[in-house]
Amino acid sequence: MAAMVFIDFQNCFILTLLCFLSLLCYSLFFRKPKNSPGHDLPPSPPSLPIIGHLHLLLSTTTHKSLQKLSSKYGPLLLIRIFNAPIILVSSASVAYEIFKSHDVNVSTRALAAIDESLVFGSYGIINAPYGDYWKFMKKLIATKLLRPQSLERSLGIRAEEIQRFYRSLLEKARKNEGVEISKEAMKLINNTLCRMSMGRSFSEENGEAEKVRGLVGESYALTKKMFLAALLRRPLKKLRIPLFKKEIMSVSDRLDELLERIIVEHTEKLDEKQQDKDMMDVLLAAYGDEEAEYKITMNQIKAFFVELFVGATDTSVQTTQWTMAEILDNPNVLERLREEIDSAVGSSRLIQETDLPNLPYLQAVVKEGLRLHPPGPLLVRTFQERCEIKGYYIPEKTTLVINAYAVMRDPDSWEDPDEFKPERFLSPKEDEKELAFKYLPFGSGRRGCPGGNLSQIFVGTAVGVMVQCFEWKIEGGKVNMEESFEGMNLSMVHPLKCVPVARPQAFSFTCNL
Ligand code: HEM
Repeated sequence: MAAMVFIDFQNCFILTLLCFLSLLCYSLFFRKPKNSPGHDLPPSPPSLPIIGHLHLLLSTTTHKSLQKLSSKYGPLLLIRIFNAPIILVSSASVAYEIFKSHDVNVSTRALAAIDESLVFGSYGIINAPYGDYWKFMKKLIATKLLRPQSLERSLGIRAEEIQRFYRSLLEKARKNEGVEISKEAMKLINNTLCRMSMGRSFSEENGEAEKVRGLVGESYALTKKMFLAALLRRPLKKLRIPLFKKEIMSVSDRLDELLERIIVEHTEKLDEKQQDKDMMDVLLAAYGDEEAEYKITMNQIKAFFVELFVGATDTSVQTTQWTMAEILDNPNVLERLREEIDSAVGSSRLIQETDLPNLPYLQAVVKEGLRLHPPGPLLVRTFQERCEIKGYYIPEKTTLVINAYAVMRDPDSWEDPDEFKPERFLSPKEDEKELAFKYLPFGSGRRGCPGGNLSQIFVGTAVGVMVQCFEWKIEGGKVNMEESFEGMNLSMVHPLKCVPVARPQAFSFTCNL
């Protein structure tokens, strides 16, 4: 009898525990956000039971799935991943209202997936809340890397690297060998950015460069997992489950090891360098300075460089690849571009970045490449406080996703939105003010990309050299524009591979170098 009572008690206890756990899981993951009177949430399109709209996020073309959803249900929607709500914006007019009236409120991105990760964790600038650390870093990036005087100082580095890029392509042309445009552009841009920010590039000889490129690739592959882990972090925290922690930390630890070596190298030489300090020198000096305006930590320094390798390089690489793909797919654009370069630069020297202001069509071609193929098609932020947008109530701490891809292909804002027409940026109709909120490849507001000018230089000169010096035989005969958004940036499913054929004047440039 005593045994039966005990069993009943045990069953009862297990049943209660199961009920409690089910309730907890329901409230954490499955319960839909409720409207309260006078607080109408934006409309929510039909979703799948339990997972909500997770299937759209996991698609290889999330930006297009979300674009399709918004063209059917509207430009301001509430979607959800399990129980985590997301406000999805897909038109210029809603984006305009957000950046004009709520910019500070959305000036924080999201929670990091794993705080201690150097890849998009809590130490870096990408996920830094809008506060002192972010302001300190933003000022430093602007003054040491991106303002006109700093760009003037690093002009020599970029000139050397673009010449190296040209020589490498010429070598391939001589051997009649094919090149993968993104790989050549990656070497060019990664070396240039590393030399500009930390005084040296990664060595090709001892495999260091390859290792960095591999780690950067691994980081991209983790992007969607990181987004999901960040989105579900709050509910999962209660269950003490950090999603994908092992995978994320494995990449972070290997990047840490690599940076540790570079930091030791820099620290040893710090006292010798009186002038020409790069960003690494300035950050290390701030680290050692008790009186520094902001007391930076070693992990913040490392995370900054990781985000620079991962975030700033591939965006420019993908833009170079997409822009070249569009040029080769549109022979009339290629012809007009070549005419402009030949007439402004001549046939006796290689194009330089100082030529760019005299090449308006080339600038328009790069802008149009970015409009059709923004490397970061989805801009992610968080509403810190509750607010009202277009008459709808947005609760605090809700994730905001602006589909920049959809905004830049919105037929209400763009004529022939899916066509590659660089001329649209030459028209006086497209004045800067009007463009500000419908042209979003660099995001917008306080947290918009500060690297727009530098990336125009990278892409403009790389594309300029490829058009000025070579004809291109496309492998497979035709460009395949299929898109993939599996990693961090919008890339080509079939990377652009071509054989360069040197134009007659290209050979004479070697004598000038
Ligand atoms: C074609 C090249 C590039 C594209 C398309 C691009 C795009 C973007 C986008 C979409 C964002 C998020 C903006 C937002 O949330 O509103 C961003 C942020 C950022 N980008 Fe870029 N980027 C490029 C190149 C660069 C370069 C070359 C640098 C630096 C040298 C850079 C540094 C940054 C930084 C530091 C942030 C974070 C800003 C913050 O949180 O305040 N980017 N970029």
